[in-house]
Amino acid sequence: MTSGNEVSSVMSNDRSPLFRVRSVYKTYRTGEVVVQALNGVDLDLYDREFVVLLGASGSGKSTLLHILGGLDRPTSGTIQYRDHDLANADEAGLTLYRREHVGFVFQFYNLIPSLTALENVALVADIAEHPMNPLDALEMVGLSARKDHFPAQLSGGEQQRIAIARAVVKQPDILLCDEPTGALDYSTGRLVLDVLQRVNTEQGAITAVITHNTAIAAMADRVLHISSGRITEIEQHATRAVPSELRW
Ligand SMILES: Nc1ncnc2c1ncn2[C@@H]1O[C@H](COP(=O)(O)OP(=O)(O)OP(=O)(O)O)[C@@H](O)[C@H]1O
Repeated sequence: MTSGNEVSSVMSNDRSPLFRVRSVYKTYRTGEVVVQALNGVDLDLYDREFVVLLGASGSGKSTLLHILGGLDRPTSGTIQYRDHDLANADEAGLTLYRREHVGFVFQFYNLIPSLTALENVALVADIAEHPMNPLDALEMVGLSARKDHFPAQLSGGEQQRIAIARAVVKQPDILLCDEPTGALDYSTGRLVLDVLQRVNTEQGAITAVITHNTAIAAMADRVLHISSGRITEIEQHATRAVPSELRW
């Protein structure tokens, strides 16, 4: 584990990172009020990694996730995904990047209520470059039998698993999850984590999960502790826990 000034989120090893984030700052200005949401972030992310982001409310976790996912741009600094310059891309470039490479899972599932589970997933497959079969994506989250159900006919955990199927059907290179179990009870949360872990292992997407639940950190290859817009500590795990081992 490293901490304080020694922190290195840029690992020295022989693998080349897929993401290189350097000196990233993000400032929000609303009228007279200025908020420094990110305050100098350096980070490398590697193929197939599972990372968990921990930090107090307002520490900058979602801002960092949004910037990695091309939902927002930094105020200064650089962010490179393979040969994509995400800090300087225009809206069309970011849209294309998101469509081709990024899967998002949020705390609230954002499914389209008038579409069935299968239709919600197929909608994304239709515009993806190398999609899976939508039914296979539902199978992956254990819900192919519920393909014709509408979101209102599914439990919260089932809706979240549909949202995960929707995120992974395009076979993203990075899967970004903001409090994916925040609205779920213990056993349903563990089911959802199980799906995320399987997707990470089977599809190989870099998986980044924001949570307030410190127990989930045991699933990660690396845990990034964020405080006041900076990465202040990194834990590196030699082995990853499986969700059935987690207790909270
Ligand atoms: N669009 C915005 N306009 C102005 N301020 C913002 C905006 N988005 C975020 N902020 C501010 O930036 C800071 C970091 O917010 P962020 O959402 O990244 O934190 P977080 O660590 O994800 O918090 P939480 O755990 O509560 O979701 C906060 O002070 C927040 O109020």
